[in-house]
Amino acid sequence: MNEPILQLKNIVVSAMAGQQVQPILKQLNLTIYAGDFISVLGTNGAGKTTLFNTITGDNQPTSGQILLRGRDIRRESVVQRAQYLSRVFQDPKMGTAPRMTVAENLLLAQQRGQKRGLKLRRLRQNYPRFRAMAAEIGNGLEHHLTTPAGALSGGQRQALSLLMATLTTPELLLLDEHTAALDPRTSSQLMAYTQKRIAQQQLTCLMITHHLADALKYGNRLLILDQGKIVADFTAVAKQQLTQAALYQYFKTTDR
Ligand SMILES: Nc1ncnc2c1ncn2[C@@H]1O[C@H](COP(=O)(O)OP(=O)(O)OP(=O)(O)O)[C@@H](O)[C@H]1O
Repeated sequence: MNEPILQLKNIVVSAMAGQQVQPILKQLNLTIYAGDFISVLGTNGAGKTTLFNTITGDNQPTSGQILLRGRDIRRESVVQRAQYLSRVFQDPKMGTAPRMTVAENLLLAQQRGQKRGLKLRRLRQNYPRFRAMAAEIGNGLEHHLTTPAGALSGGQRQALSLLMATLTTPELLLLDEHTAALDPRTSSQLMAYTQKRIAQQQLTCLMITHHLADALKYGNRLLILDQGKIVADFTAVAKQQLTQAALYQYFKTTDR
């Protein structure tokens, strides 16, 4: 069997709701294996973002264990975990420095964990490589290496965020509805590139999405989160039998 990359064991996360402590993740257990590409579906408020925040260290569990390749990382800070975890957010404004050019953003991402500094010579040396990588996306990003990231289209900016998140191979890539703000065509294009990049870099990935079709089409596993618990974990084989109508039932039955 594949090596477990991340294990969440009996994770409980709580938050204050008025005067009361409310559990958000309830004794959640999840093992993610090397090479898994897992879609995460769930109703609004099911706990998907809280799950990601718990992995990145933005949320502290009240109990449970978080093991990365068997090492307990619960005491590691958000900054420490950012050395080996990458996250792409829904909002194209997050994840890239708007005043820096595309090439400068890429160079910074490439130097993750190393001494920083944007030397012009190093930037120029990397242009051909950055241009070739950007050209693989298929949305014209390769023509904008000297454009400030803030001036890119939403689709180009999300693609840049994804490229930056995967330049140095992370232990785990967290995609947090990374196509949700894009039009249908741009969203499909980015999903196709996402799959290609994951295969190319042999990444392990957890992807939150509300697109049932994407959850069915991409990845080897599909999780459904409901009220702080994983209520379904479909393997690649089980996924092949699934339909959008069958998945939709999970949303119907959990309407509150
Ligand atoms: N810091 C907090 N304080 C209080 N309640 C919180 C906090 N963070 C999350 N919650 C609550 O926990 C529940 C789960 O929130 P979460 O954002 O994880 O859901 P989600 O599945 O990501 O939803 P969506 O699909 O809408 O993004 C919600 O009821 C939310 O209001």
